[in-house]
Amino acid sequence: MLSKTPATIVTGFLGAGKTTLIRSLLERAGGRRLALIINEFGDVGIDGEILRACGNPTCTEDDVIELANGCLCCTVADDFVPAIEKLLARPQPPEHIIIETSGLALPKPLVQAFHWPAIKSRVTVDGVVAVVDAAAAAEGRFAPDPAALAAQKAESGTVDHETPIEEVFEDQLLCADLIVVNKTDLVAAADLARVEDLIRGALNRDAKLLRAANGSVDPLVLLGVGGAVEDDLANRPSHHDDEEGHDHDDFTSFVVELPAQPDPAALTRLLEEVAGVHGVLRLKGFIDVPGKPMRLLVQGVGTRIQTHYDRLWKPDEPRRSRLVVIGETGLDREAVTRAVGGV
Ligand SMILES: Nc1nc2c(ncn2[C@@H]2O[C@H](COP(=O)(O)OP(=O)(O)OP(=O)(O)O)[C@@H](O)[C@H]2O)c(=O)[nH]1
Repeated sequence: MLSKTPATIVTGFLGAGKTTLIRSLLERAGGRRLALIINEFGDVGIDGEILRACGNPTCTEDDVIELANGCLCCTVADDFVPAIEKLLARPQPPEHIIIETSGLALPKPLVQAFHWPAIKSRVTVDGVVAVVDAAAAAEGRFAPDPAALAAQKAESGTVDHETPIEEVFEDQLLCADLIVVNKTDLVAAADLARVEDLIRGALNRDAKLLRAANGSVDPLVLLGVGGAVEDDLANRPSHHDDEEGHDHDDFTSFVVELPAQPDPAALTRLLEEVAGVHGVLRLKGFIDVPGKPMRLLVQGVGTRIQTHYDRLWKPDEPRRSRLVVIGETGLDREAVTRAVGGV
């Protein structure tokens, strides 16, 4: 019998560092033939662009398949299974497949997809890796502080139900074999320990925790879990186990088209402010800075905005400035568009 091709699912909330981790992995793949399937929330395929721009010889155009704008687990038959089949049919099929889910995806239904007859006999899920933004977790973005919960209970006798963000975060942890506690450079040691306690408190079984900055994790550890996860779903509870499918009503995304930006520092300050005022969860896109031959990559996670020039504009490429904005449902599209100077 032919051995199955291993696949690793990389999950983690919006902006946790999944693409950064995969990029670091590609740089250290040691000649191993990897293929990537990337699924994003939002219309513009930014992650695929970032990975292609890394100029890594182990990562050619053909090695990256983008399944944009959709929930992978809901488009299994139409998108996901054909993507896997396409990879396996290549003259040089990949030795390992990496799947980056969107930051809002529930990983469990995706693992379930590996029971589809077309792929079950040929691919196995080696492991589910959950990336956690340690700084955001330390700020209490994914789980309320236990002390605050106790105070709430003492005062009102009840505790608020979990928010959609908390549910997604927990679902991702509960499905994981390996949890990468990322962005350790942004948190103090005591906060990091607190975040790890919070993660362990959410788990129902042993999962390995690894600390990382910029997603730098030993590829042998990341790709060598050896899990056959598709056969271990019973141990991975989800908030949505009792539901037929799931809805996508909790989060929203839209694209804002901007004029060219002569002053990136001013744009960064503006985006920080707008993200804070409107509760934007994630911002990403490319900006045209007049006079600069390179495009400016803008990355926002909460109110933390980072920019850098990632590659030259191609001669035939329109120099457009576009940002994908993601937030909870109710995020005021018009107000955000106006506030950032969108057209
Ligand atoms: N300081 C710091 N920044 C990081 C680290 N890892 C990632 N980032 C930054 O965090 C931002 C988001 O990183 P991504 O790798 O795009 O996150 P992601 O999980 O792929 O995001 P989505 O796909 O949108 O959910 C980028 O600006 C990264 O440069 C880290 O360890 N430390």
